[in-house]
Amino acid sequence: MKRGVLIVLSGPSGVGKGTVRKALFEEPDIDFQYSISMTTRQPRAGEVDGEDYFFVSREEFETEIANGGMLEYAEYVGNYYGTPKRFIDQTLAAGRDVLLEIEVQGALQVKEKMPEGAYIFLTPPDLQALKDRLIGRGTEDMTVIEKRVMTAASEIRMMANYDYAVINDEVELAVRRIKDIINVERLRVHRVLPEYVEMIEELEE
Ligand SMILES: Nc1nc2c(ncn2[C@@H]2O[C@H](COP(=O)(O)OP(=O)(O)O)[C@@H](O)[C@H]2O)c(=O)[nH]1
Ligand SMILES: Nc1ncnc2c1ncn2[C@@H]1O[C@H](COP(=O)(O)OP(=O)(O)O)[C@@H](O)[C@H]1O
Repeated sequence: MKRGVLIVLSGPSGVGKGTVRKALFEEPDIDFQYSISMTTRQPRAGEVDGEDYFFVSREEFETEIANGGMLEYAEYVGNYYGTPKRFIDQTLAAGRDVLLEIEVQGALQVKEKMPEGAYIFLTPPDLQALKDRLIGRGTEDMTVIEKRVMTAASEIRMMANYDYAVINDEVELAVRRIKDIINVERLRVHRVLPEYVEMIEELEE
């Protein structure tokens, strides 16, 4: 049975991960799943529980961690963010590809456990553009924005641990680059060969 491809989209807060991921899933030919994260942060205006995030309390999140229910998690600017494990395991085992949109600490935890995934780092054209976007989004006050820009600078150094770097200059261009990466990743020999080995073994039985 073909195993799905784990696709991790990461990068500094404010670079446009959410925007690019939403645009990606609006494409007509998308045939992979999105991993909904769990967080303790409060929902923003327009965010829907069970769609944008599973919004939970710190106690609930820590219980999930204690029960081994998280594939990865991180504390980011005072809140927990994490990937529920069960959905990922079930989706990949069913041969479906799944995309995670997570920050860099979590992405590196996943890479430790699942190095066969495709790790994509979304990067801004430059740091000023990142700051402008965070200000433009208007979801944080300047103190938090300054914190996030400082975090972003150190996060950009982590690009070295990823397989691909996609510049988010224009959302449409970033979407096209990510789709190209996913199509190429599906052709990697280590993903295709096992199916043929299975066929040959069945023939030899
Ligand atoms: N490690 C980890 N990070 C996550 C997860 N979900 C979201 N994040 C990241 O947490 C950071 C903050 O997310 P959010 O509060 O939605 O702010 P925004 O990404 O700046 O809009 C972003 O970098 C997200 O990519 C997750 O499941 N695990
Ligand atoms: N290519 C882009 N050019 C200009 N602004 C962008 C671009 N991509 C995203 N943005 C804006 O930048 C802000 C941060 O985007 P968002 O998707 O919330 O980032 P992230 O999820 O990485 O924190 C939003 O206001 C969004 O509209």
